[in-house]
Amino acid sequence: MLFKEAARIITLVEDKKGTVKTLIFSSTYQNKKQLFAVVCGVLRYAEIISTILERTQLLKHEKALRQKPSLARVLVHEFLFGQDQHKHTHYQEVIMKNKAALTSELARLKVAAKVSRNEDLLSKSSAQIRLPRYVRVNLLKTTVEDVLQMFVSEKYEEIENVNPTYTEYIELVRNLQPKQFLRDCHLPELLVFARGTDLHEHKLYKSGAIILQDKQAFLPAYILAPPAGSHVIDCCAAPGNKTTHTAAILHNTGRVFAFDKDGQRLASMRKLTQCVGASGAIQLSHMDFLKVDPTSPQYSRVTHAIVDPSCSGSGIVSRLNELTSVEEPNSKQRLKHLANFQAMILKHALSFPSMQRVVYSTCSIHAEENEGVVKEVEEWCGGRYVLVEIMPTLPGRGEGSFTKCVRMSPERDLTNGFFVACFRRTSACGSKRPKSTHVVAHSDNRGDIQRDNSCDIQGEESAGGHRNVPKKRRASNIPVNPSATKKRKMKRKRKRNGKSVTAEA
Ligand SMILES: C[S@@+](CC[C@H](N)C(=O)[O-])C[C@H]1O[C@@H](n2cnc3c(N)ncnc32)[C@H](O)[C@@H]1O
Repeated sequence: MLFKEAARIITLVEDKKGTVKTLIFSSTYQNKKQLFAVVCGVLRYAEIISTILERTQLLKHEKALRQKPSLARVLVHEFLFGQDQHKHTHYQEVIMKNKAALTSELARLKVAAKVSRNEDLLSKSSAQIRLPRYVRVNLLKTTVEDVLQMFVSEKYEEIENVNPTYTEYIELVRNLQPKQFLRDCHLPELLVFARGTDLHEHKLYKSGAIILQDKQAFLPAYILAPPAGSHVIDCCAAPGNKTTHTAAILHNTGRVFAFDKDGQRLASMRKLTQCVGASGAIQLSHMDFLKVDPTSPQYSRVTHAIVDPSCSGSGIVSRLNELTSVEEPNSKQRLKHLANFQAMILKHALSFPSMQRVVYSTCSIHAEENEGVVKEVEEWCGGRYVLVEIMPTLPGRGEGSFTKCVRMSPERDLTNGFFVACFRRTSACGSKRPKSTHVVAHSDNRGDIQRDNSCDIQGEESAGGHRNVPKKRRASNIPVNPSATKKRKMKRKRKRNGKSVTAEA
């Protein structure tokens, strides 16, 4: 049943009928983790398995597999690279009959590639799937010290990491052995374990005390650094990694308004926020962020925003990404479409009357979705927001003149490919200051973040409307929020007619 189900899912994925995750999620096969491991394994080794099938002519010789190429690939993968679980299936005979041919073709491939391990046969990009295991300590539930103590009591060894340079730090991470870990050089609550460390069954993970996510996912909230008590929006929030991290930085003070237009993703986000103890400060809304009215009174204190919109995902280190995407490949047309959408979301976030600081991120490597969007939005801002130089000690900078932004890469930073930019409001904006004093969320003795929240204007106050909207936006034909514009027009018309209007979200 496992192999047949894995084969069915692989066929559907390759026919672009769904992604690995959604298909496994909707499968009736109970052990999803086991199914996921088999499907991903086959997709990872897809090219090598195809070569071996071609050379051994297995599909031609074996009648039982002739009409079942996906099943054949699953079986070959299981025999050569997996757990060899055929022993318990009726396919064992077919595999055993071809055992010699299969193993000798694999050996030939390794000799030709001058490698001794199966893994080294994988192309550079697919081998890089194996990033270190990043573990964020959830400060809403526990402390870093308690988590360290627990791991040490389980015979994990902490590697000393005292003020290393970035290159030294990366080397330490690269050389981590099983059961070793170190503290991340940026985020104080982030621990880094050797690649392949699986903590999904660990009680700290199950209780929500630790969160397993790649490092780049934690950068936006870390860079945003909202002071305690802030009101923050997360424009495209599900499945909620950045929202819950923001709530942890705020220590559940203030408010995080989280929007997502995908109901299913929002439902799993709801579970996550409860599991990690962050639901108190988070208000989830199932809606298109572009339809949120920035002038609604409930958002009048929103000073910070995370903008992490849908993107091409081209930075995610996995061949699975190409194989599992139901979208068309990253054509110029698609990138243009994505960039337009991303710019609209970012502009909309910048339109909130009291906004001070906005972090924009993508897991894309394409300049169109990164520097291209930032350039367009910076011009649109007309000086009312400027880019903040973030994490200056990181070597990966934005392309061209966008060196204030950060680019993370698997080779250099041992993370997925990622882009982050941070905008702050300038004195030209005439807005409110955040009410609470700025509390630095993380101490960073390397001076790695310029927490430049200094919007020095105190004077001009505006609760919204055009006074607060960048000039260029007025001239722009981009429909930043068509429904809000319509409402404002109606409001003005009704005022003229002497009727009162209540603002709504
Ligand atoms: C890259 S994911 C966000 C990941 C999330 N920030 C996290 O860290 O867990 C992009 C999300 O944007 C949502 N989305 C796309 N268009 C949207 C829109 N117009 N309004 C709100 N959410 C949107 C998608 O449903 C998807 O969940």
